[in-house]
Amino acid sequence: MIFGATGDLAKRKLFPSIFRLYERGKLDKFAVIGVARRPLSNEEFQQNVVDSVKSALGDDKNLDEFVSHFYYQSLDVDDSGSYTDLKKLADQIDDHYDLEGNRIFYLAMAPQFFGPIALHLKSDGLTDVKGYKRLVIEKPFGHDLESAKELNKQIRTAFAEEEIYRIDHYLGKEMVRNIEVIRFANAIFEPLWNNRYISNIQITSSEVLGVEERGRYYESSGALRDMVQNHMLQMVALLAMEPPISLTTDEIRSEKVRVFRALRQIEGDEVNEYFVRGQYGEGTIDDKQVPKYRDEPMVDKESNTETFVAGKIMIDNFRWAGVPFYIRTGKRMKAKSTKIVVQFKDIPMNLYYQTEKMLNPNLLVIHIQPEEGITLYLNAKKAGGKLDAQNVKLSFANTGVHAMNTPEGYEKLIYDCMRGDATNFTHWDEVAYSWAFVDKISAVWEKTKGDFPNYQAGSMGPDAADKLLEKDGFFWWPVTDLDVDICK
Ligand SMILES: NC(=O)C1=CN([C@@H]2O[C@H](COP(=O)(O)OP(=O)(O)OC[C@H]3O[C@@H](n4cnc5c(N)ncnc54)[C@H](OP(=O)(O)O)[C@@H]3O)[C@@H](O)[C@H]2O)C=CC1
Ligand SMILES: O=C1O[C@H](COP(=O)(O)O)[C@@H](O)[C@H](O)[C@H]1O
Repeated sequence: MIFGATGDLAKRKLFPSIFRLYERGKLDKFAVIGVARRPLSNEEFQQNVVDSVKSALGDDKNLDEFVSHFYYQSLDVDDSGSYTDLKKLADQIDDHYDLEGNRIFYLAMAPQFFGPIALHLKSDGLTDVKGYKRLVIEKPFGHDLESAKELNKQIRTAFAEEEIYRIDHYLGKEMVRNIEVIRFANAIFEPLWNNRYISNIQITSSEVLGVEERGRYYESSGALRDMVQNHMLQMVALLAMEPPISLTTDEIRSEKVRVFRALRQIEGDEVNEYFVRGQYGEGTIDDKQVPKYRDEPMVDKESNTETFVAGKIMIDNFRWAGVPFYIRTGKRMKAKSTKIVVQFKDIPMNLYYQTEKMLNPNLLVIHIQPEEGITLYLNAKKAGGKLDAQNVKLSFANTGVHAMNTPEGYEKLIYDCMRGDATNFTHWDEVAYSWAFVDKISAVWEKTKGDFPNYQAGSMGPDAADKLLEKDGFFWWPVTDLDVDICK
């Protein structure tokens, strides 16, 4: 059951992902009940699904058989009567498709509805099934630690922790899942993956888009809650965690939680030393003039909401003591790109050409999107001539090899949920620790007015983000063209 089936997420991501699973033969016996407030017939709903699949996948196939599995039930979240109708429909469909009582409730709705829906599902008998019941929850999971605890309490009255699948769609991305494999399946990386050999790690997730139609939500969220609390910290955890004893959900989660426990807590005056916030002004992107954030729909003209965050995260444990993890994310930036750059320490001296200068450091770059792959930057001898060292790249492009098969993050996550694999969903402990970390930063930022706007749309963020690294002797590796020769 998809609650919020007439919404943007269902249309853009969920229906196309379900179709891809169907096409790949991953759905055998299945039915989908779309739930939302507006009245729709099954036929109208099925047409919406067809339109969404066609527009997302450009597929011209006949989708009649696929959409015949889709049903619609109009429901108002607070109206108990409509849950009774929903239960009746679900029970009939269960018999018709022989679904063995297995149910997934996907809440693609505004977060204030999560708690009430979960309570109704229990009190109105929808969770009384003879198979499994699972609850998939979209972000944001709360607004801060307190509200997240309250929400957790509500959903836990109807579902056990192992039945709750908190989506972080970055954990569905192919190359985010690959972090673990790159680290733990290669003898050349794991021995170097620590503070003796790594000087710093940079994670950038930049977007070209502004807030679009989501001004109301974004005003109460900002980049810190929208991206840092979840996606950015999850990537930090995957990069920093110890090798798990085995690849079970519990083992991986417990290693990630140990990273969250070791995060250096930044509070009070330290916040502006470790973190930088920004808000975009007007600018030009792709030759088009775009408005400043404060002129976006449903945004306060004096808004104090950050659309950009850069930060230095320290993990105070034996492996990572002294190694900064720099993160940055923002809207209306120069390029859409998510990249991780692992910068190794310089070798003790340069024996080759211009020996007074340092050689380029070795870098391992994990390209998460739009391109997918890894690049290792090494120094090697220039062909011919003297022993001059030059930068060489060893690249693997995932898209080149698997372009036709790389599934969307949502597709993988829905499939994981069907199989009962919660590894790539966030456990409550991870959510709680990351809110605790982020709350201390927002507490300071909410009290003081930012000097906004402080970066131009189409740039890479405010100057202060560059200074954050400069004061440690580093710089941000560019996201679009990494071939910077620092010897020059
Ligand atoms: N859109 C995106 O790209 C992303 C969204 N998310 C999260 O997914 C969730 C959904 O987002 P999105 O699809 O964009 O939201 P939309 O506003 O587009 O859709 C909201 C859905 O909720 C339904 N709804 C609203 N009020 C009620 C009510 N009282 N009773 C029953 N149904 C109701 C609407 O149905 P109707 O209009 O018929 O009432 C609609 O189907 C949010 O938690 C969001 O943060 C997360 C990541 C990305
Ligand atoms: O969760 C969110 O993520 C998107 C960015 O996701 P991506 O897969 O396109 O990198 C962001 O635009 C949105 O504000 C946020 O809610």
